[in-house]
Amino acid sequence: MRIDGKHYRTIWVAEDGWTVMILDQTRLPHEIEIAELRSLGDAAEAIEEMKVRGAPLIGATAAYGMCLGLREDVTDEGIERAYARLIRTRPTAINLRWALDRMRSRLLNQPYERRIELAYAEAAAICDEDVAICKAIGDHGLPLIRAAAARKKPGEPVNILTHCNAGWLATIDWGTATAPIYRAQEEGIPVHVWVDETRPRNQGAAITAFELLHQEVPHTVIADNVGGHLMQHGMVDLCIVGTDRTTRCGDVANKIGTYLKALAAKDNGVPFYVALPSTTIDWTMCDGLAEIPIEERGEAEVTHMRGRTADGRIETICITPKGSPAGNWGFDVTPARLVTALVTERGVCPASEAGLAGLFPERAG
Ligand SMILES: CSC[C@H]1O[C@H](OP(=O)(O)O)[C@H](O)[C@@H]1O
Repeated sequence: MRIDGKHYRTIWVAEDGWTVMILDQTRLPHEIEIAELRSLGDAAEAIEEMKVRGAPLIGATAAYGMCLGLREDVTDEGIERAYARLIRTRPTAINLRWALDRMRSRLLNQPYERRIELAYAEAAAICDEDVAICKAIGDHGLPLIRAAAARKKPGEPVNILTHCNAGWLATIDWGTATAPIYRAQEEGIPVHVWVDETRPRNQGAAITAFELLHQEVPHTVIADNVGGHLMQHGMVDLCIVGTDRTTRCGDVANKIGTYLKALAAKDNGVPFYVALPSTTIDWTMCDGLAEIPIEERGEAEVTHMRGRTADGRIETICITPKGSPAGNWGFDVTPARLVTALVTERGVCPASEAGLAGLFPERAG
């Protein structure tokens, strides 16, 4: 997508054919910083520190991390070492394991002298496929927004609530939850997005708002606790969020707070959609609440906030009393019963085992 008129993907290989370039998302929205990843450690730390985040982008970064790891050790042991380092970066997004499994199976049994070239080609393929998948999610989600628009007065925008960032900065391009929004914009359907700030890392306030501003999509940043009130007052026509791992039965792990929005949506009859690529479906799991690992991150993400002062300095400040402990669960699980439908690259389906099996019969059973 575009920043100041220049098209960016979120991750790419430099002209040297080795260095992996990323937009450092910890610097957004006040600084646009491109960071270089030149080692397995750089890639792993970029995921752990959330310089890159979002399930598909985590997977793509891990794929390129495998490339960088091979430059250090092209043997089978090198592949396993890279796999072991990268798989432990973040536990919830299933794309991480999916991408590493794909890279490992592509590379083992290949001659050493071809492995680096093959690895970069496979990582690039993962990225190119993600762009096409997210565009398709947009195409399949578009009719949902168009139907909501048909229920509005002419010219009135469709009010869409989203949580966290499931935009192009969570993927390679287009995004998942934002793809239908960008497609509606392209079709001239008036939209307005309620952007949950999404404490504690503020992916909504810092990243989704940044994206929508640069894509010229009308939006309003709101505190996380506002969404239910808006839904009670008919100010939300639909919710659309992303996911880090959805089970084959339609249970959805997503950024902490998603479950609460789904409850409010259910209570107010607001459609609640989850946009996801099939790479984010964990076909080995059914009961998300019991089985999906929920990442717990450091207290400082809750007790401190980073921002820009009035005179332009970037500062981090403490917002809690010194000595007050903080809990920081990164995700929650929305049961399938609260999800109106899943929007995938193959179409829209109920959040159920039968629904997903209908779209992905090759994965069923
Ligand atoms: C399209 S995946 C987006 C998904 O990832 C985010 O989590 P994080 O920013 O911690 O990587 C959030 O759950 C988004 O919905």
